[in-house]
Amino acid sequence: MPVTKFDVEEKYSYQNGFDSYMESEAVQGALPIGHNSPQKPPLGLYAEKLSGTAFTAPRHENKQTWLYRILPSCAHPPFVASASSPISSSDSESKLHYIPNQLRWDPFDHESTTDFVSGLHLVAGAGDPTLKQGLGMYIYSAGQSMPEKTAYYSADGDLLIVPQSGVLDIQTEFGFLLVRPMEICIIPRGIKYRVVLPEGQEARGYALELYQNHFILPELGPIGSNGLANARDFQTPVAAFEEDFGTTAFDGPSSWSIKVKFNNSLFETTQKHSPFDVVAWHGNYYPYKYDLGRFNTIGSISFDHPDPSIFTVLSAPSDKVGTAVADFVIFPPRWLVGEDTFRPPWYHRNTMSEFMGLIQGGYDAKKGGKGGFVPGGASLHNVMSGHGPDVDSYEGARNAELKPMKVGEGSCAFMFESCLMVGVTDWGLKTCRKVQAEYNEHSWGGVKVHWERGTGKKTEGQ
Ligand SMILES: O=C(O)Cc1cc(O)ccc1O
Ligand SMILES: [Fe+2]
Repeated sequence: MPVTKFDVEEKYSYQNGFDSYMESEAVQGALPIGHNSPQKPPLGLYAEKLSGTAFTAPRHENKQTWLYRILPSCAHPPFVASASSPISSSDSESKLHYIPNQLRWDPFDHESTTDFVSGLHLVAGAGDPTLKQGLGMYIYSAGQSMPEKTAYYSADGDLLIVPQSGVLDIQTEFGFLLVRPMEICIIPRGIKYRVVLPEGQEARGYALELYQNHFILPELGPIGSNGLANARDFQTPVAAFEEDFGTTAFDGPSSWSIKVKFNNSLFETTQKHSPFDVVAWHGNYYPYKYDLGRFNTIGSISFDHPDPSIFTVLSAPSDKVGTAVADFVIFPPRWLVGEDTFRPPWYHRNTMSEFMGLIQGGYDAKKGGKGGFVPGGASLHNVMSGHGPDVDSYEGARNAELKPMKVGEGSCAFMFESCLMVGVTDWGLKTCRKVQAEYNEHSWGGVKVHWERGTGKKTEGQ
């Protein structure tokens, strides 16, 4: 059978809402009415359940989707260990080193020969996918589309993708997602996808894999019923399918290579039918995207710099209320009006760990330029590792005239904040060759003493 070609308008249609119960059918009548698994599902489809939580998870946390597809997912030969990828290649590359040092990376290299999967590099992580606890933090750098007739899924967790450069055209079992820099997307555990780079542009960005729970919108507390990321701005694909199969599951005309990441090792199999054969689906477990430009930023209109939790887009809770395994936090353009206030982030040591990246522009607490914090680079301030503005940012803000001021125009930094101590991989520490050896000295070596010794005299430089 020929592979279906997609109409562009239909291909990038979306349904709106966060954690809503949705349904979509690419062919009218493909969704059974009033049943999930009728004796013979409509149009000769197979019904397949995909669960994202235990069957017995409480109703408000329960996540599952019913897929109506041409052939069931189980119809493939056994997986074998895959030889060829940074995430699988060696225990040493993904071994985690727990160190208290502040780390900053120059922009990671664009790679021309990799695709989204072979260009995924684990930089830091915590916990263990086999226990469904913890997370992994990645840089991806892809110069190629994933080859035709290939698909990938991760059994380890939900992947939050933060593109920094290059558009990702993602074909999923649920339909298509076009994700540009300044947008993010989430591909939940188990869902198969293929990443195409339109017009062969290179793509680079950041990703966070969540081994436990799922992302939710943060509580709004006294903010009220709207604000930060609003539920209606999250977008989910509509069903889109290909017809590529034989008369039985194992005798199709083409060979599809399916890769899976399972406990951070890659396995692969070859099947004779397209995995993108879902004609209809209904449920609340699906991939989605969000445009960061729609974030409703809130801040202080009196004094003092608030905690960055006010910039939380999505949060993955731990079992302890208010404590996240991962918060995804952004620093969008905003007005600063605080009176008698040191406006950039204060100096601090946190019980949470903070991995930061920069999608575009600059960041108000760190200078850019060579050796600074620049788009495509990153930093890590681990549990209780002191950090804060570099000397120039501090002196600038200390002496600034406190007029209302817009900061971050054209910029967007972000943070993966976690309650877990994260380890850094050999790839992150050595192989990537981007660690800035002079980070501490350049940032804080020149921090001045302003102490006045109670003499009433001002110190030099004031
Ligand atoms: O370290 C950082 O730059 C991130 C950060 C920003 C902020 O406004 C307050 C605290 C914080 O950790
Ligand atoms: Fe911080």
